[in-house]
Amino acid sequence: MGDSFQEQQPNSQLLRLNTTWFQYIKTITNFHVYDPNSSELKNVLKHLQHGTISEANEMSQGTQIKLLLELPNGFQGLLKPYRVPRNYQTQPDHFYFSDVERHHAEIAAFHVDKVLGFNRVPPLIGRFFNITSDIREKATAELAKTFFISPAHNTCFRGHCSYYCDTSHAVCGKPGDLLEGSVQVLLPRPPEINWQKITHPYRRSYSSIKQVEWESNENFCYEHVMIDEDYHNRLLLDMMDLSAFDFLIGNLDRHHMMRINSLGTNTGLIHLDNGRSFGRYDSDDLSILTPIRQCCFFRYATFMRLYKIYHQGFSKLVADSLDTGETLQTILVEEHLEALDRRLEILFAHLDTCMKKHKVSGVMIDDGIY
Ligand SMILES: Nc1ncnc2c1ncn2[C@@H]1O[C@H](COP(=O)(O)OP(=O)(O)OP(=O)(O)O)[C@@H](O)[C@H]1O
Ligand SMILES: [Mn+2]
Repeated sequence: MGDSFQEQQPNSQLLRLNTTWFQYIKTITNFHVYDPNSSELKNVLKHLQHGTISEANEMSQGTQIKLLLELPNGFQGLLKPYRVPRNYQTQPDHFYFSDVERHHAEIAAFHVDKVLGFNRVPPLIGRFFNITSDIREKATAELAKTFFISPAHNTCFRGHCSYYCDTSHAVCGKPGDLLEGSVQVLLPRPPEINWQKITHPYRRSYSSIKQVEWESNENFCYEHVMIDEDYHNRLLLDMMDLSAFDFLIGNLDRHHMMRINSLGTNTGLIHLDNGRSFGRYDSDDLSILTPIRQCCFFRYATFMRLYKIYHQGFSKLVADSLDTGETLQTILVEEHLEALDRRLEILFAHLDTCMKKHKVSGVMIDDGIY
């Protein structure tokens, strides 16, 4: 058993203690954000999928539009709306930092993370809304002001944010009032609990002209990461897990790493914000594996799980997991599923190169964390 809110109850007066939501929160530990076999997970998913919305507000953090939904029994959900079709690929001339967020990528990333046995993406579902009765009629005054009817007679809203929040990028019912989106359970936030936001050492430049050091210095890990005491605990291996996860889902946008400090010093990363993954299926971005290639460390338990999943058929497990019986159109098109299998092989090849250089015992670390 790891550390959980059950024992700790940080700032417990602030948490909504007598709710179904808090029953779920108590299953979060320093190892995972849900217990995959628990009735509490089923309950969260049910609330996100079917819960009636009592209020819709804009989430103030972040660059693209997200809504904060008030749901029954203490639950809150984070809605990312449909923006592009399932087979849309990132425009070749667009940088990762102006790429659009995809709700289907959030849904797929939750399932990939779960199949991989990380259980570090907060529970998330896809559902249909009625943009008028579920959102407009429940909207706060600020959000309500941004609604309009498009020339095609669809109900739309614009919201306020720094990317894609103008009339030409509005979120519209298609057709009429029908809106699709992903909804993730909102975890407690400050002042209820403390989060730590760590700047990713392998963060990209977020500039069209600048390069960052890790892109040209192959000794970057030794010179900057390994000598940093903050990484002399589970964080280094968590970062390798994250690099593997991000490579498989094709996420170039991991600028920060987040963890819940209230769960103690041995707390794991939470795989938040995967909306820019699954941008391309016809190519694999090897630069996402740079932390693994340069540091040549990997968590043994993760490797063992990946190995097992490889033999069971990775993409098939993901497709089965995604097949939840809800009415949404298939989340990952065949090309994305094929990319998952192809990328898992590439990850193994990288680990193999590391092991040839540093021996198995120099790469695979058993830190007792699964
Ligand atoms: N499920 C969640 N529970 C609690 N807090 C969350 C959750 N999802 C997101 N947040 C908080 O909201 C912030 C913004 O969310 P997210 O990263 O998904 O949006 P974004 O528009 O991609 O933001 P950014 O531009 O910072 O990448 C996160 O950094 C985190 O602090
Ligand atoms: Mn983001």
